[in-house]
Amino acid sequence: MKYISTRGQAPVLSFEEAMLTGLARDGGLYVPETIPQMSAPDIAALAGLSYEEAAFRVMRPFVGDSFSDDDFAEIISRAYAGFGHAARAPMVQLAPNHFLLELFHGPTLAFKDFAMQLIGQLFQVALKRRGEKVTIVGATSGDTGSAAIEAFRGLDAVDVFILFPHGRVSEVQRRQMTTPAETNVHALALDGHFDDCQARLKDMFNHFEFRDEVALAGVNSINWARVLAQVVYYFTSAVALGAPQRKVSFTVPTGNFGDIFAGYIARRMGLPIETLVVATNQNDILHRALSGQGYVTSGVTPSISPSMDIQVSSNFERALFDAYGRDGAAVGQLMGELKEQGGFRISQGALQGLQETFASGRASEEETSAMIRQIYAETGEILCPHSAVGVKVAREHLGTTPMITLATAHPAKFPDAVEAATGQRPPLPNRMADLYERPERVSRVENDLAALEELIRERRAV
Ligand SMILES: Cc1ncc(COP(=O)(O)O)c(C=O)c1O
Ligand SMILES: N[C@@H](CCOP(=O)(O)O)C(=O)O
Repeated sequence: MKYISTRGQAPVLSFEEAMLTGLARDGGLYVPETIPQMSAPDIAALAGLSYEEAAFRVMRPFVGDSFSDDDFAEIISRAYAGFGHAARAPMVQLAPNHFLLELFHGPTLAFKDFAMQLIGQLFQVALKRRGEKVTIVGATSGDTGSAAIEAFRGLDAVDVFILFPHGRVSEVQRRQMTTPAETNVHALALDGHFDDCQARLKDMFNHFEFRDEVALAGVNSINWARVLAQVVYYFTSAVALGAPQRKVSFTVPTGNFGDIFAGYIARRMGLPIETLVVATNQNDILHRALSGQGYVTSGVTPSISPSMDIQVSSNFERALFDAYGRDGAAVGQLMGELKEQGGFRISQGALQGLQETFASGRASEEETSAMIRQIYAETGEILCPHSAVGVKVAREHLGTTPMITLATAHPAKFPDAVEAATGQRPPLPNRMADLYERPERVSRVENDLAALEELIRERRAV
C-alpha cells in the first residue's frame, strides 16, 4: 500500500513512512494511492464482531507490510482498552429514523481518542523498531491537543508541543492540556485563533531546516493514520443498522473536515452511505463552499462550539484532490490562491462531484443552544454543543434512509454552554473529578514562527 501527496510532488511513501512524516514535503496531504474495497459479504461479516476485531478488518489493507498482523491486532487492542464503554462507540436512538453515535467514551471525552490512542501505540512500536525519536507539534482548537497529550505523555521517544488559541478553548479542554505533569508535554497558548495555530504548524513542516533538525512529526489529521482510525466507526455503526443491505446517511459536526473525510473513505471502500452531511457552526466556510459560493475565508468568530471555530479546513484539500480527478497541480494552484487571496472558486465539475456525496447545513448560536435544550427535553440525552450543531443540521436532512449523527464530545467538556441551555451542569467522570484542582503548566506564545521554533528547540529533550 502506497501513499501519495495531494500536490503530486512529494515522495511516495509506505503507511509507516506517511504516518511518521505528517505533512508531505510539497505542502500536501498524504492519501492512499488506491482505496481498498470491502465487498458486501466482507461488510456483512463485521456484524457481531467486537469494535477491535472490526477495526482490524477495516484498517488492515491500508497498513500494508508496515506492521505484522499480530502486532497490528495487539496495537488495536491496547488502543481501545482504556475506553469507558464496552461497545467503544455505542449508538442511541433520538427519533424514529435518527441515531446518535456516541464517540466520547475515550480517555479525553472526545472522538479524537479513537485515532489518537491508536497512533500513540503505532508511533511507539514504529519508533522503537527504528531507534528514532521525534518532536510532535500539534495545533488544536481544544480536543486534538488533549487527546494527543494523553496518548503521548511520558513517552521517552517523543516530545509533544501543543499550540492552542489563548482564551478560545473551554476550561476543561485547557486544563486537560495544562495539568499533565510529564515533562515531555508542553502546552503553548498562542495569541490568535485555531487557524493561526494550524498555519504555524504547517509553516514548521514547510521549513525543512527546522523540520529535519527536530525530527518534526504531526498528529493532527494532516496525518493519514488519524483519518484511517476514524473510518472504523462508520462501518460499525452502519452495520449495526443493517448495512450492507440497508443504506445509511451520516451527519458530522465539521471543522477541519477530517472526521467526515473518514466517512468519505468508508463510502469509497464500499460502505453504502447515501449522503454525508457536513454540519458547521457559524464559521460556515464549508457550508458556503458546498452551496456553490466558493471557498472563501472570512475570519473566525468564537462560538459555543469552539472546537469547530475553523475557517481553513485542512482536509478539504483531500476531498478536492479527488474532486479534481487527483490532479496535484490543480490542487496546488487552489491552495496557492487560498494562501495569497484568502479563497478560491471551485470548478463546476468538481463542485458537482462533491455535491454527489456531501450535503451541508449550518447552525447559529441560538439554534445550537435550542437544540441542546430540545433534545434534553425530548430524550434526556445531553448533547455537547458540537453534537447539537450536528443534530440540528441532521434534522433538516432526515428522509427514509436512517441518519446517524456523530456525537463528537462529552457535554462535560463544555459545561457552561450546556448549563445555559438545559439548567444541568454535566459532571466530569470520577477519574477527572479533581481536574479543577490540579496545577497548570502553560506558556503564552506569540503568533510568530521564528519565536515558536526557538522555544521548541530550547525545550525539546529528545
Ligand atoms: C468536539 C468536536 N466536534 C467536531 C470537530 C470537527 O471535526 P473535524 O475537524 O474532523 O471536522 C472537532 C474538531 O476537530 C471537535 O473537537
Ligand atoms: N477540532 C480540532 C481541530 C484540529 O483538528 P485535527 O482533526 O486536524 O487534529 C481540535 O479539537 O483540535
